[in-house]
Amino acid sequence: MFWQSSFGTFLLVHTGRSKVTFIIIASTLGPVSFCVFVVIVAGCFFPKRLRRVREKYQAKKQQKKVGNDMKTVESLQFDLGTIETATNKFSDNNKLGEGGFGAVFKGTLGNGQEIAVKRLSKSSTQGVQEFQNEVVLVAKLQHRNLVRLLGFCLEGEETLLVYEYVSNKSLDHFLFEPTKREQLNWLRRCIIIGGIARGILYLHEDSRLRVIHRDLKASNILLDGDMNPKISDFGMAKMFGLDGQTQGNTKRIVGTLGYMAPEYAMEGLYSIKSDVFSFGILLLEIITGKRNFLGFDECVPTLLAYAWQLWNEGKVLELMDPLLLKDSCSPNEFLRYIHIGLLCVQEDANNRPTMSSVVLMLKTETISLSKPERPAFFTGRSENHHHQIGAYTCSVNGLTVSDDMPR
Ligand SMILES: Nc1ncnc2c1ncn2[C@@H]1O[C@H](COP(=O)(O)OP(=O)(O)OP(=O)(O)O)[C@@H](O)[C@H]1O
Repeated sequence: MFWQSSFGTFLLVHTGRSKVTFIIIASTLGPVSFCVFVVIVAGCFFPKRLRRVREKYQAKKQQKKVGNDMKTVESLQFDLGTIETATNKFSDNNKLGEGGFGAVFKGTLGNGQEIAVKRLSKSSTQGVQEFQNEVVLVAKLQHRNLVRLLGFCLEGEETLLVYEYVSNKSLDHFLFEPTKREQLNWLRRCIIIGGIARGILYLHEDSRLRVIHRDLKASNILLDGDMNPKISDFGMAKMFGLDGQTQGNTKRIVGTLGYMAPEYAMEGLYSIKSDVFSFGILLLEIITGKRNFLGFDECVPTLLAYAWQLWNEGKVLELMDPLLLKDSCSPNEFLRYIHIGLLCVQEDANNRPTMSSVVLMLKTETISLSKPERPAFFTGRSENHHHQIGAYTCSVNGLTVSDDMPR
């Protein structure tokens, strides 16, 4: 206890041996310098006691943190009745679509709020694990370019995730349908690309956790009422916040052919640079309006291979989406975007830029870009659209692939 008087600062220390035994230390120092002095002296004379006090303080802090996290999970819990009412008992009319983990339903809560409920399929043996990843991760992640997780429900047979409803469907609905693609002028496409890049940057570097998405693709980019992009589907993302690990090797490949970095598809190696690869493919698809995998011939089996060929021939402008020709897209801007895309898909992951560099490159036209090295090609296309990649069999119709998950 401190007592400051006109004679200086006094510290009364209870020694702990008796209720009435105090040491009185007086000082003419100011209170702050005096505290520093006392801590140093205490550290020299009572090191064990000081360590115990520090340990107690740290344990209390940790307990509080765990408590808060539990509270977050509890407060995210929805009861099944509420969800059933909101979705008309998961009626077909409310069904928005079906992904690898199960169907997604539109719902409206009692207060009028619109939601999207992902109903994890009952046959999905891995569902609970993915579910837990998603709840813990997404609940903590909040960014304007990420689909927000509002809650979850675990009741009986049901495992449900409740998301904010994003009204304009996914990017692939617009991008790969010529009539709808018309709505995406050059400026809108730049806004979408920039938003996706910032969303990934947040996952990689700016959030409390460090998250690698691992399944970035056009169908996992949802568009809100103003056509702003929101990245969805973090079920496959790993949480790295606790152990600081930022890359790994997994036997469990979760990703989509055409978007997967080769080191991930072939060896199960993933890192933030595998997300950068997928972003590069997405960027190329957005500005050309073409899918990476489908619609190319045997000589140039992918959009990526085609882009690289045209880049080297100095004819890459041929790749511009014809719908952009009558738009305000300048050839130089288009070339710059292709250039950034090619930097992201380089074969050697170390050569690929980080997402913070990508964001900078996208918004600063004056930054000079390095020469892209050869991209990673994946060309094992066959008639039935099935590929053998290392130990994993994958399908190539835009579906997600995995060696042990129902997809
Ligand atoms: N938050 C949401 N708001 C509105 N629609 C959504 C939302 N989440 C998903 N959807 C819709 O539900 C459909 C299925 O989504 P889901 O994420 O389960 O699968 P996917 O992304 O198409 O495939 P995959 O599971 O292979 O990634 C999507 O086409 C999307 O249009």
